[in-house]
Amino acid sequence: MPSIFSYQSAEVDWCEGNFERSAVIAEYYNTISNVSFFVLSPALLYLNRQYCQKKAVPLYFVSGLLLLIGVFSMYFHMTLSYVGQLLDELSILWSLAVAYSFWYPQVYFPKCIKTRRHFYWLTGTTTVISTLMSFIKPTLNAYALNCIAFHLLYLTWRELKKCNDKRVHRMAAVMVMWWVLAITSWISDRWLCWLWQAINFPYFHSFWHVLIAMSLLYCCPLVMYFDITYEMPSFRPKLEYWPSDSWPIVVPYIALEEPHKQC
Ligand SMILES: CCCCCCCC/C=C\CCCCCCCC(=O)N[C@@H](CO)[C@H](O)/C=C/CCCCCCCCCCCCC
Ligand SMILES: [Ca+2]
Ligand SMILES: [Zn+2]
Repeated sequence: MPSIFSYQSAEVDWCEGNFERSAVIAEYYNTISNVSFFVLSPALLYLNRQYCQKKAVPLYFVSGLLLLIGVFSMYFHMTLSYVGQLLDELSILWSLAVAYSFWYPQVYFPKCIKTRRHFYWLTGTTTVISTLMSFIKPTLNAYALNCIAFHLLYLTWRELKKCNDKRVHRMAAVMVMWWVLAITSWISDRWLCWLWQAINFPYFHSFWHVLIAMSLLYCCPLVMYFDITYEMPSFRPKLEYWPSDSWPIVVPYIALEEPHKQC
């Protein structure tokens, strides 16, 4: 019986051919494309340093967990092992749980939850139960995790209805565009592999890694923007672009201004 650590013991095998470019790395491009998470994490910390000075713990935690996702995803695609697959999926689950615990707006808490401390317990318990259930059929975990993006889309839509800052609407639109490209790549790699193999281009999962990191580069500042409007009423969040507004390729970040005006 193969060990849960052994090469190719995972339930899934992505479209890219195995051991084609290296004798030790099963899926070469799927492994190296995780470098996007090693860029994403310090970029979020550096660009949003004003927010980080006021609320260090959430951003340090989420950035650290995004790095961990990159490490585990690299290990998974390098080995295609069962342990690699579970580490990859569980690190995503726990990162989402931590991000929700810190940033989920209090106005959307279920009626029975009165404080953020109670909400920590709710997310904690749900995540522990989901962790245990994730061992039943690991292949389904990725589909379940992808569904969480629909909840994030719903929340974004609810928040945008209350916000008339055009720059915030534009940032949300760009985030959705990256996510649509990302999820299309993920689904194509899973469902249309025969087609990509026929044309000798089985690299859509590595595009997914880069594209989902791009959408998170927009998603995190958006979430911080709403967090400031709700939880730091003495500040006004201002959406800026690095290196400057006029450049063709820009990265959004949040700056803080006083005093606060209603969004
Ligand atoms: C109030 C809530 C704030 C939420 C903030 C968001 C914090 C994000 C935390 C983690 C998401 C990281 C996802 C990266 C996955 C990379 C690893 C990977 O590719 N794994 C695959 C196998 O190698 C696996 O099949 C993928 C599983 C699906 C993961 C789905 C994650 C949903 C992420 C939602 C992000 C949405 C951004 C835009 C929303 C419209
Ligand atoms: Ca493969
Ligand atoms: Zn992957």
